[in-house]
Amino acid sequence: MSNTVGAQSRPFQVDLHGVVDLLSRHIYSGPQVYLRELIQNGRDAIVARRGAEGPDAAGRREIRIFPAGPDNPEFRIDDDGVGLNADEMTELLATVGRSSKRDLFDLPRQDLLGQFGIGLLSCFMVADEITVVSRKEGESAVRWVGSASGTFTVEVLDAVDLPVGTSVKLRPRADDAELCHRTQVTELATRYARYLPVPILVADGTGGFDTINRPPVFAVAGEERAGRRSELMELGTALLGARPLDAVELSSPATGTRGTAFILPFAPPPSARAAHAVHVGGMLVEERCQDLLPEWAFFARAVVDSTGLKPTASRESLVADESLEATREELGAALRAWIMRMGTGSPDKLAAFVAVHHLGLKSLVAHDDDLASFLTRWLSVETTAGRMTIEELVARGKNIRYTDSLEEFRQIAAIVPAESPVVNGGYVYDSEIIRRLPFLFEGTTVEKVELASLLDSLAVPALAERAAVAAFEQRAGAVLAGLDMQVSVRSFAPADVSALYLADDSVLRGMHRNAARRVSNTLWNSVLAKAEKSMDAAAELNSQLARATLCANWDNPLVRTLAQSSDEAVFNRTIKLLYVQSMLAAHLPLGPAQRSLLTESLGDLVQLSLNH
Ligand SMILES: Nc1ncnc2c1ncn2[C@@H]1O[C@H](COP(=O)(O)OP(=O)(O)OP(=O)(O)O)[C@@H](O)[C@H]1O
Repeated sequence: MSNTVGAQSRPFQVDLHGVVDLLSRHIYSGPQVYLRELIQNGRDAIVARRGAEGPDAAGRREIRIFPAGPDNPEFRIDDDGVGLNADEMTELLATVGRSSKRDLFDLPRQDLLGQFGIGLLSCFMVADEITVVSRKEGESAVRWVGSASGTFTVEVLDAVDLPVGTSVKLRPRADDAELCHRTQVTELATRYARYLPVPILVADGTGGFDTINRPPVFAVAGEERAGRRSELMELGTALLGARPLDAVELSSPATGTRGTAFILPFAPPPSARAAHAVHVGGMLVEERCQDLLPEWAFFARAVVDSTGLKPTASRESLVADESLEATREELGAALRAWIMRMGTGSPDKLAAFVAVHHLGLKSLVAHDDDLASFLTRWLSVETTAGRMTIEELVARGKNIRYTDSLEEFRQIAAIVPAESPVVNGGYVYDSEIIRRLPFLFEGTTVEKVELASLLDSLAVPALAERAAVAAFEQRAGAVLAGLDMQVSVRSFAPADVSALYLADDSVLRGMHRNAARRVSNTLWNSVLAKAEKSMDAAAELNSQLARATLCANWDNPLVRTLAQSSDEAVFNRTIKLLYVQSMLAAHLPLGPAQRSLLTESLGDLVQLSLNH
């Protein structure tokens, strides 16, 4: 569609009511932004004046705010900026979308915050009339009065002697009056503009002023930063509600972004979303920005100030453009470098970091090759030789053995030699991470420990003992037959382990289902029965260990003594006790049958010893 009619081009007609409605409903988050827009205009005008006057100009350039109050219906904001003349007022303040800060002030675009030419209109969200009085160096003062109805007047005030600068006055509507009162004005100015490099004073109502500016300590760099560490940590503590583990310097020279990432001293809940504070030119743009750091940096909250990131027209979020992407990458690189530095220079600090965030870090490493390559070595896993980092584990031996489940790990934990530990892969993400080790550490292989093959690999007692062993297996098997256990005898270290309880996953699932059945209702029981049927069929096919096995240790003195015992009563009770003891060692839950077995066997043994 063409917008030219005949040879003559005609201007668009703008309905101010419609524009203000659009601003308030769809662009700005609420009427409170009027103050941010006014402060920003004052700041741009001061920057422009400083630019024109040069760095040596005398005189303080500041923004003074006079809030409305119960006895004072008028809100006013003054700035010592460059000011406007009558022509500029007519053109700039009355034309929606006309922002000629660059042409007018002759400054590079990134030095100015305003750019869309709509900011002043936000004042119509709190007042029906805006009065701007301004004077430019060497020119007469001018008054512009704009009304929400869409009309405006400009008047030259020849006789009035005003300092250079601009003064904007509003009479807030009753509904929005609070937003222009001192408490809210101070709160909003602090939130939006405390880090602005221009003094902002709020009149306290008694002739004095409160200054709301704070030094942007989070953006301090180099040596000065080290000297202000305690201030920085204080800021982080206020932000997180707890003292950060560390404060990491962030910098992206390409977009003039500087700041700090505070490392969370607690694991954020899985539902929590990143919330980074972004300032542009000292002015708050976003308090809960999610795109500033890479998604993986869930453990950090950043506060930055930038000259090159671009706010959207609402000034409440950032444009998702290439600058933001490049910044995100650079800031991510700073966090990676921090992790590396901690790893080599402050292992204790890194250990504390990994301890707090281990689950989140593991979830990252399990799915992200890039992160895995630099983070994995610092993570720790549980092994049969105690908890250790992946780096320590790989240093111990190139063949990493692991179990897929916690139950399997507990069953074998007692007999694994310390020099070749087995990793417990039963915790979330651990077996995934272990399986990736060959891709991350050259020459590393991984091997899943299968219970059935473990049993096969345990030494069979010497040939000369076979008859005694077979007799033991048969007698003990008969004792435990009713418990669906089979008995095997092997020789293994350490000798003080009398017996191992070995069951594969299908057996364990069966045990858990039985436990569930005892406490559940009939409907659920029939579901379990069906599930059991199909699972058992599969287990039958797959498993070498169809039943759980009590693996007695022929090197254990108690087992040897027992094998020689002809007292069936003692043999019977002791085998039952070994069975319960092996279950306890494997951290398996005892059912009512095992509990009564334990009590009865102990009681009987005591009785037998008394009778002798
Ligand atoms: N305090 C002031 N001193 C000098 N000039 C001003 C002042 N306030 C506004 N202006 C002029 O009026 C123009 C329009 O201001 P307005 O706030 O509507 O938009 P902007 O600041 O340019 O852009 P944005 O919509 O992004 O805030 C500005 O471009 C500026 O030239």
